[in-house]
Amino acid sequence: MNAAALWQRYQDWLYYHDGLEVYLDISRMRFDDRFVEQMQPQFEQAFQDMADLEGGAIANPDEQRMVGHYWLRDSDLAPSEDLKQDIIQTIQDIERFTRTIHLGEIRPPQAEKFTDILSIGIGGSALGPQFVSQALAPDAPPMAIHFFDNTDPAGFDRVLSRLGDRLRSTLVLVISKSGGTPETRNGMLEVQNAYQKQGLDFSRHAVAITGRGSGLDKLATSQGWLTTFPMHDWVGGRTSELSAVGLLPAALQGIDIQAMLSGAKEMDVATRAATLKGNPAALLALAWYWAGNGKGEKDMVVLPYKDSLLLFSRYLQQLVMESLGKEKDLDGNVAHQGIAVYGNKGTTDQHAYVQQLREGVPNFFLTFIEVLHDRADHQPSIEVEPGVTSGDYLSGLLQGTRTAIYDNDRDSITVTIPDVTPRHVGALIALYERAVGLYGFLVNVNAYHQPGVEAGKKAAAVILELQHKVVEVLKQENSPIAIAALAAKAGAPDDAEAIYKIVRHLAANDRGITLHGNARQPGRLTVSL
Ligand SMILES: O=P(O)(O)OC[C@H]1O[C@H](O)[C@H](O)[C@@H](O)[C@@H]1O
Repeated sequence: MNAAALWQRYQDWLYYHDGLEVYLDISRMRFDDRFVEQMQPQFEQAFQDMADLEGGAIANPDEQRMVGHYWLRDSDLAPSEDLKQDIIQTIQDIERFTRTIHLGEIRPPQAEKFTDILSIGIGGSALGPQFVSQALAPDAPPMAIHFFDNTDPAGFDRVLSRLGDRLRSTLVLVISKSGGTPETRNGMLEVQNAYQKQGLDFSRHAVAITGRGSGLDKLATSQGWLTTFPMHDWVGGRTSELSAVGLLPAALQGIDIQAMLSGAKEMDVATRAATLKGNPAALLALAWYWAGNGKGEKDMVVLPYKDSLLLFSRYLQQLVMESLGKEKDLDGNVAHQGIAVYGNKGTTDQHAYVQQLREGVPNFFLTFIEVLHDRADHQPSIEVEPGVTSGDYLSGLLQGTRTAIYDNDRDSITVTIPDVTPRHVGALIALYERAVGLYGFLVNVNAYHQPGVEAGKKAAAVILELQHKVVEVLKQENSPIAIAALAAKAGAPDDAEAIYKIVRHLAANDRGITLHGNARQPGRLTVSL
């Protein structure tokens, strides 16, 4: 296609949202009109399915749940008055609680005010708050946020040591929809222990965000925590940023949550349109389908050219991959669906792996996220060369990369927003939530469950059970025992490798276990307690 034809294609396919001033350009995806025509009936069905979902249908059949994250920003859409009031009430409670914390009306027993937030959660209970904090937290926030998002003891120690004495003025948010995620439980127990060691009353610092009636909910009530905010069963973890999960940490950091909600609501209106060209989420889904042949054959590389959007790709990784990465389709047929997502930010990544994108294996499509205003405060920039600013470089390098990869037969999408504001971050979240939902309908998968995650959790539980058995066996032994014999005595003769790794880990952590022999020959090691 020559330059004039490409320019025309750009204009033909450009989507622009007047109110939000958001552009979506899919002109550099090489689909043709025939493809669009072919997809039309599938889109009509997907629009209908999406309308049913918003109307309260059981859109997550495995878990027999409604899927209602769209109601969070427009409670009038909630399928019952009770749900509507619940949504309104929760937002009011978040705002009221935030005010009382900021004013010091609710204060820690041993400090004037809460100064810091420690957010404990994982997956959907961490990624949204992390992304939003990086994107939107003011330079001098009323409270600084820290995260536990793993069960890594060294990670816990690092955060706790950075907090140091400020633990006494830290508000701890324990976030878990199920209220039973081990990593989050472990983080909570570790931090409780840290409070105890400093002679502080953890319950006067703790807030739970969790499903009503969950184990965490009960614990918070029984221990008299400051308060609890609900996580509704009709909101999935990866679409929970605009529920209490994301709104409470954001509000506490001084981020305008009403603007986030209204940006998402505006985008929801746009992505509800039942016409392909008038619906930016449908255009994204169309482009993804084209790129990967409806089977995820190409990876989605997400490159925001803005430091504050660094965590967007990480956030999208869960939203897209946990939603779409499914073994079976909704009819029970093996489908192995999904789209792999990765990326960090431009131009930084141009000096890392863009070499491969330009010239190497063509197994991806790019999504550029462009921000029109160079500086958040819209202040003028100095010239780094005559007539050129550093922002001109950022913009030029984005355009240059887009052209260079296109010229080498690599496709790209460009999303352009005017600024990284709460309203636009809300809109971006809503845009991708809807695109994932529509794409899920197009490829006929349940985008709202995650059965595959359970397998890893079950396997981990088996290892911990094996650890108990191994330690019991070792307690009975008077002399060092070979790994194979240990496995047999533990009733797990086929698990020698797992047992070797268990005892090696216990030995490394001074848990009373000693390994004898040559580390190069694990099969010949003996173990004693
Ligand atoms: O919020 P929680 O119940 O603790 O869940 C946290 C995360 O854990 C899981 O294993 C799921 O795969 C995620 O979708 C979820 O966001």
